[in-house]
Amino acid sequence: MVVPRPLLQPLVPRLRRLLPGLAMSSATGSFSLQQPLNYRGGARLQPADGGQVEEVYEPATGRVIAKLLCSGEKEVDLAVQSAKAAFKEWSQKSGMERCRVLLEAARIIREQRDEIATLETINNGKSIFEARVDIDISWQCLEYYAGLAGSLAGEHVQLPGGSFGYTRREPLGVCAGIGAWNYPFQIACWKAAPALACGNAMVFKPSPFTPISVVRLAEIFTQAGVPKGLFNVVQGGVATGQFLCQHPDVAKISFTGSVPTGVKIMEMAAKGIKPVTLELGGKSPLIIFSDCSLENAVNGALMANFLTQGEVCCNGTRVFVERKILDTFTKEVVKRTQKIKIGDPLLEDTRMGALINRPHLDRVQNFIKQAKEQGAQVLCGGDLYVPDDPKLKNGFYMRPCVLGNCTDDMTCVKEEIFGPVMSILPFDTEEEVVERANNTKFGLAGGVFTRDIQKAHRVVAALNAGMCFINNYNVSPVELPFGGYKASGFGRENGRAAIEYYSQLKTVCVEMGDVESVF
Ligand SMILES: NC(=O)C1=CN([C@@H]2O[C@H](COP(=O)(O)OP(=O)(O)OC[C@H]3O[C@@H](n4cnc5c(N)ncnc54)[C@H](O)[C@@H]3O)[C@@H](O)[C@H]2O)C=CC1
Ligand SMILES: C[N+](C)(C)CCCC(=O)O
Repeated sequence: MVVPRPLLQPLVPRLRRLLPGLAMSSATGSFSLQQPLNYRGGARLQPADGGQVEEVYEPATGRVIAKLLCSGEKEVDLAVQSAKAAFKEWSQKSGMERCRVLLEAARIIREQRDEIATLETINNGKSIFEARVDIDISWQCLEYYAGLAGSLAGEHVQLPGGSFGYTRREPLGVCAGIGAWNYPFQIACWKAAPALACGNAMVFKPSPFTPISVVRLAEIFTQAGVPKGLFNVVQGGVATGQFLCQHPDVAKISFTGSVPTGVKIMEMAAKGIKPVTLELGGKSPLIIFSDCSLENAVNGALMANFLTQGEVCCNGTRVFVERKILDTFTKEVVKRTQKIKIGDPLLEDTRMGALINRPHLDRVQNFIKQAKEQGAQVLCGGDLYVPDDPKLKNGFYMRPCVLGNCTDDMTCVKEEIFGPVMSILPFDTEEEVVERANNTKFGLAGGVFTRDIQKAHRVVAALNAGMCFINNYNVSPVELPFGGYKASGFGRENGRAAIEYYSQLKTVCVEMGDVESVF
């Protein structure tokens, strides 16, 4: 497979301008990064302490593209102090002043869309096609909260005798953002945009697997005019994350990641009485009724399972299909899945790139092995994929997999796989499918395909899930709140709802008469 040079070449000089001093081009297999990955006080720098080294990979080739220095307690403290100082200035600005800066950040992201998407693809392994969509959602998120910043307000309440009260919506202070590796730039924007719009500062820790693009976001914020130190990046894994959560000057933690880590975050937050937002895992149901548009339902099932190599928390991986259309639906889904173009994620026509790393690929492979042992039938894919291009030979590829003959008690149906694996489950009645769909510890998302509007609304109303789709799946307008029920977490990102989670309400009670003391 040959990289079409004309397609990629125009990006190279612009990427060099963005990341000066790098020996890089944007072609797969050629990127490397020597620059520091921490960001504090408005500049990239090496951490003041810590220093444990992690290798950062390009999933498409399996190459090491950067070395990550993990931040220690001192560096985390410096980042928090830097944020605290910037908070003093930022929190005093009016909503409209914050709006202008956030709009400028959105504009810069839009301008640099292709470069940022390229960085995301190189570090995450997802196709450039998808990465561009992620970057679009990211700047839209900033625009959306920029728009809200100017209208954040409290209320005025009249009390007896001319007295009155009013409420003020105030920021929390320094917020910690901790991200997963599947949507590195987008996750950072989903947290930073509402946080900054409300007047907070942020210290963000990305996943050590995908540390690169969020530093670009930090640079863009500075360029757009946020006070230096308002948005800082600390790099590292578990220990760095713990220092951040336990820091006494961190007022709130917003976390995206796995359920077990979510539990630990909540424990740490409990000790400091800190509010948390938890965006955790899922095993969401997608219900296909026989009266659906089959073509839309098949498209929906692919959207629900195979974006970002299936590494999506809200994926509808339990696909319940009404028995009447099971065979037709399955045949079509398998046919379409087999046609998904896998390979070099920087090629324009690639639709599935590489999984995040070797251990994760092995984990997904093990789920498929176990599914077979438990009686599921591999209808397509599931095996490793080795691209023809020699430079991609050590990449972490697999073919997207559809499992038939599944039952609700199988591990592949119960546990989050976080890979391109769809399980198909037949059902007969609405009542039965709703009960089975809800029979999970998770509750992130759910979907239904039907032409019967009453049934569609009845079913989503009965689903125990925070984000439900009717006749589509995995679209993410930033205007709509996103978040889970049950073990999938709580708090909301996006939409007006997120404002609640990045601000606090102060009530001011004003006496216009004399004090009538009871003493
Ligand atoms: N609901 C949502 O919006 C999303 C949920 N996820 C979930 O995330 C998981 C995959 O992401 P991973 O990065 O593997 O999750 P993870 O839980 O291992 O790590 C997430 C982040 O937490 C940090 N971390 C790990 N242990 C920590 C600790 N004790 N204290 C503080 N920070 C700590 C990691 O370094 C990373 O930045 C999946 O389960 C997936 O469902 C992923 C994306 C979106
Ligand atoms: C953008 N979307 C809806 C496909 C996924 C967002 C949640 C995640 O970070 O996994």
